[in-house]
Parts: sequence; C-alpha cells; structure tokens
Amino acid sequence: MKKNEIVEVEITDLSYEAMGVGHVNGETVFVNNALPGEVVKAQILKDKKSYAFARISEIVKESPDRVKVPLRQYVQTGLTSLAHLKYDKQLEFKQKQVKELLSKAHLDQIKVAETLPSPLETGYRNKAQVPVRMVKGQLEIGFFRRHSHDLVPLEDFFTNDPEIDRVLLAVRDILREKRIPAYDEEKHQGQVRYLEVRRGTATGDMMVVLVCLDRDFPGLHAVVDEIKEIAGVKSIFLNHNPKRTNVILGEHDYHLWGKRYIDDKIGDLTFEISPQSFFQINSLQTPRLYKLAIDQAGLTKDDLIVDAYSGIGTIGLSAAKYVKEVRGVEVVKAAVKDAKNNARLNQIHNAKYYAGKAEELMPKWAAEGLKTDVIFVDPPRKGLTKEFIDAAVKTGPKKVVYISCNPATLVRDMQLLMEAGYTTDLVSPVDMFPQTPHVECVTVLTKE
Ligand SMILES: C[S@@+](CC[C@H](N)C(=O)[O-])C[C@H]1O[C@@H](n2cnc3c(N)ncnc32)[C@H](O)[C@@H]1O
Repeated sequence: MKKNEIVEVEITDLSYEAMGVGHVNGETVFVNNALPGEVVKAQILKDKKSYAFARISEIVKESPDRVKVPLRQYVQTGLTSLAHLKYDKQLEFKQKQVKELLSKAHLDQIKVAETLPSPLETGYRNKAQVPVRMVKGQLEIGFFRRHSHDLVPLEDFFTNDPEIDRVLLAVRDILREKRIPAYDEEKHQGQVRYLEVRRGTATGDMMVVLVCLDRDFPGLHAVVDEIKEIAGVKSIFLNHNPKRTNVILGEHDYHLWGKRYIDDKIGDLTFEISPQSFFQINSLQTPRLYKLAIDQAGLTKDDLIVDAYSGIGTIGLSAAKYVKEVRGVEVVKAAVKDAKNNARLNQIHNAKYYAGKAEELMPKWAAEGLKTDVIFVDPPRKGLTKEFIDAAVKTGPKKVVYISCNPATLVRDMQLLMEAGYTTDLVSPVDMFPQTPHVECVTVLTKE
C-alpha cells in the first residue's frame, strides 16, 4: 500500500487504542475512528510494511453501534477516542480487552466480570490539564492534534466536569484580556504553558494552577486578582516549569492566593488535595472502585495492611476502620504529607504513611521482619517491579488486592504473584474513564 492510496477495508476488531482493525492483502490496517462491522474506504497515512495506519475517507457500511460525535475536534485530538461507540459497547470492549490479555497469558480459567459502568458517561473528570498556545495570533486552550503538538482549540472538553470547563474558559479570557503570551515550544519563550483546574466534586471548591515558564512575569498579579473573582475558585498556584520538556508540570508550586488545597469526599471521608497529589479523576466512580477492592479483601480487626502507591492515602484510610494498622508508601512527598494530614482530619489514628519508592521501602520492611495480612497495590501504568513483588510476598500476606489502570502490566504481575503461590478466579473491570479506551481493574489474589 502506498501513502494516500484509498483502500476498501472491512473492520473486524478494535485495537487497545480504539482504532478499527482490518486486513488488506494480508496486511493489517489500523483505521482511526472506524468500528467493527463497518466497511470503510480508508486513506493510507503511513505504511510500515507489515501494517499501515489510515483514516476514513468514506463509510460504506455503518455500524449500528456508532454514535455521531458532535465535535470533529474530539476525533482530531484523540481526546475521547471511544466517543463514537455506544456506551454499553464501550463497556464490552473493555471487558474483552482484559479477557484477551488473560487468554494470551494462558489464564483463560480466570473469569472477567462485566465492566462496572461509570455513574456519569461524560462530564466526569474532576481535573483538567490543558495546553495553552497561540493559534492565528490568539491565545487558545485545547488539545494537541494526535501525534503532534499542533493545538486544536476547544471550548467543550466533553469529559470534564462542566464547572471545570467554565473556569478554564474564564481564565483563558483573562489571559487574553491581559495580553499574557502563551508558551511557544519552538522558541522556548512566552509564559503560560498549561492550565490545570481541579474541582472537589463534593464541595464544589476549585483550584487553578498556571503552569508557567517563569516564576513571575509582568501582569501575573493582575491575572490572579481576576481569577480569584471567578465563582468557585478557592485556590490559585503557579507551577514553575522552566525546562524544554514535554513533561507538563515543573517541580515547584508557588502559592498565589487562597487555600493551599481543595477538599473532596470519598464515602464519608474528607480529603485535602494539594496541587501535585494524585487523586482519582472520576469522583463518583472512585468509592465504587474502592468498595469493590475493600469488600473482597476480607479484612479483620487484627490485620496489618499495606497501602502501596498510596497517593494521598485514600485506599488505606477508607480501609482503616476495619483493621488494626495501615502502613502506606508513596513516592511524591507532598502526597504523603496530604495522606498524614487526611488521617488527622478524619481522626484516623491507626494509619502511618511513608515517603519513598515502594520497590525500595517494601524490601526494607521485609528485611526488618514485617508481617502483613493484606497488601493493597495501586501502581501507575508501568505496574509493579519484581523487587516489590518478592518483598511483598516475603511479608506473608494472605491477600494481595491489585487495583490497576493498565491490564497488560496487571496480567504480567498476576503471573509473578501466581508463581509465588497466589491465585485468583476473577478480574473486575471498572469504568473510570468513559469515552476513552483506558481500563481500570480490580483483582484479589489469595494464598491458602
Ligand atoms: C494510580 S495512583 C494511585 C493513588 C491512590 N492509591 C489513589 O487511589 O488515589 C499511583 C500512585 O503511585 C505513586 N507512585 C509512582 N511511582 C511510585 C513508586 N515507585 N513508589 C511509590 N509510589 C509511586 C504516584 O505518585 C501515585 O500517587
């Protein structure tokens, strides 16, 4: 196949990145935005010999599961790359992905539950981080076009809490009015690189973080004076990111106005969240995710549990009332400070949080002779390390409760835990990220 050639292709599957998959003369073609059951005329964008990438030029036969996405920008940016598929089919797609990964690992005996739907299908995100750039001489917020750093301006981000979109647009307008220059990646100049807005779903409190090239610049104080007048804004920070990098946040946050954190609730617990701390982005689905994990953990009043990759302590503190002691470990120091603070705030006295890498602290604890009953892990996408797993196993937990945002690393780590004598017969997908292909899962591995 040649670049720009138009081929007719029948779509038979969806890739884990939500691209339609078909075959032409034995070659696999990934077609953006196409759905299984469709026949499309596709324009080849890139040919890599054994596979090619393409985009739809015409839908010849349309899937009954297709939803007409109102904004072309969502497709261009890949912001919500499953939004063209009916929601119940999105849930099936996520379950199927987990089944296929287990099957590839010869673990077909493990059942995969139906994906737990999110209470909100759109407008569920409690946090937005959006790039700021100049487009045709005007400061814009939006999202980068897929595989590029060209900004596609947006006003409706679809999955954000609409209150967050309201604040993003108000801040954008203030920056425009005060003639603050947006960051220019090529020249490494200008000021505002990203806007971050967080909202406590239970409290309505909002935090605005301006991610800037410089620590201070002309007009900053005037901008802050106006942002603090936006309804709901309770906290303003500047994050200083002076580097030439694609990483969104710099290391240091400077408090500009208002509170130093915002509050949110999970179940009956209150959490204070500071700018760089991880907090699950789907506030209404989070208590359901934790309940699934905690209910299956079979906790007792004599248990010592570990909350590994603890963020601001949300899982351990939610489980604390059922056990004797909680020990948490988290690499981001500010999050550990938040976790300790959150324990105090909720009058929880049996939880201790430690700053450090889980793969370093766990071996230290194991060497000191720590004995655990249940270990909760909730790592980032790359999953656990062998060092962590070996040390965790040494502490003798009867259960390892694994919450995962990447089913591929989950299955890899499950295999390691199974080699160490743990078994499970169920993985439960939970939809934390509707309209996107991301899959969250819970599984409980037990040693008899
Ligand atoms: C998916 S989040 C889970 C946070 C928390 N359990 C929750 O539900 O909100 C993963 C957390 O792991 C932390 N983390 C990343 N690498 C780590 C490491 N090597 N050791 C300990 N924590 C780490 C991140 O900072 C983040 O807070």
